[in-house]
Amino acid sequence: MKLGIIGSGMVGAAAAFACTLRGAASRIVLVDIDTARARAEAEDIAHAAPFAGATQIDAGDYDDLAGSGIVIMACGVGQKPGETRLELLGRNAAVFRSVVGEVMRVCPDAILLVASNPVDIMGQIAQALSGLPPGRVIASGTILDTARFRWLLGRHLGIAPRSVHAYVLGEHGDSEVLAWSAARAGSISLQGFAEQVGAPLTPEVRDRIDNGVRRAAYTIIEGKGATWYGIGAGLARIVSAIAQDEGAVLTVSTLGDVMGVQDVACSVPRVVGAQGVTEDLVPDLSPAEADALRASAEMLRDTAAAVPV
Ligand SMILES: NC(=O)C1=CN([C@@H]2O[C@H](COP(=O)(O)OP(=O)(O)OC[C@H]3O[C@@H](n4cnc5c(N)ncnc54)[C@H](O)[C@@H]3O)[C@@H](O)[C@H]2O)C=CC1
Ligand SMILES: CC(=O)C(=O)O
Repeated sequence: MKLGIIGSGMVGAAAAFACTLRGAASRIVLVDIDTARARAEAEDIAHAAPFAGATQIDAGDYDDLAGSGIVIMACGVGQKPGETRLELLGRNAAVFRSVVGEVMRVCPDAILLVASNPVDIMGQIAQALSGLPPGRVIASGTILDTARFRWLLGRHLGIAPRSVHAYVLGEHGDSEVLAWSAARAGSISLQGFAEQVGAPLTPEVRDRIDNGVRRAAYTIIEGKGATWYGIGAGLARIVSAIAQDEGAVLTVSTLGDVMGVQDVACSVPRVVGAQGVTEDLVPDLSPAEADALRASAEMLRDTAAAVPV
């Protein structure tokens, strides 16, 4: 499958690198307004390809995207230290207004995979600009937050993050909701397993993990200016799910109804395959988690409604 990536900064390049190592795409084309950057990233990543597989990677312009099955949108600006994702909205919406039409002109049948922040609303804007069905415009949503949650839980419990079944829901941002009540270690309740291994989930432990997930981007941006490895791997995971028609359950964001809030883009676990998103699987939540998810969805709906497309 051919993959286009718009924006070959840290996130676009990390996604290309992760897809190359994973063998998620046979061909990758990097497009950036900074053509020298796109060329340099493509060449650097191409030098990794012989160690991994047969991915062909090039820089190009919009016409070179023809035939792409998926186009990742990683263009625009990122947060400065202390800045929220929502503060990027005006600047990145302007970038999408100049880019999405160009992508659709060349590959009208591609699935759009949005990474630029604030990612939920940017996904909604991409859907409106492209006119694609909602399930074919997928924002990475809380796929990264879910990975952070599983990693921290796995460390606390002494088990592999992949054996922790836990989800972060709602906004990829400050209002996100850690679904503690639906979390499982293997097939048993998280709380039960935590007690079994003598690592109880006390209020202090929960607060530490909540903070570690919710504040991760702020902490990393403070230290190195941006985050890219986690989201690069997450985007490659979504590309694989689509390219191989996996029907994988991933927390991604797409336009739909969540907790009675209509036409909102935010994350719940969803089935992802060759047609994009086909089903939602909203877990059973405690009343407090359900209220927090509804509030997150309402905030995103209201913020998105104020942005002209
Ligand atoms: N969804 C997620 O979980 C995450 C999202 N992000 C977001 O991803 C976005 C990209 O972040 P970085 O790669 O770190 O930023 P970056 O500044 O390194 O790269 C952005 C690239 O977009 C390009 N660009 C800007 N306007 C363009 C246009 N009109 N056409 C084509 N290319 C254009 C720039 O030249 C630059 O190379 C940001 O909005 C950031 O907040 C970052 C980390 C995680
Ligand atoms: C920057 C960002 O959105 C993240 O690392 O979560």
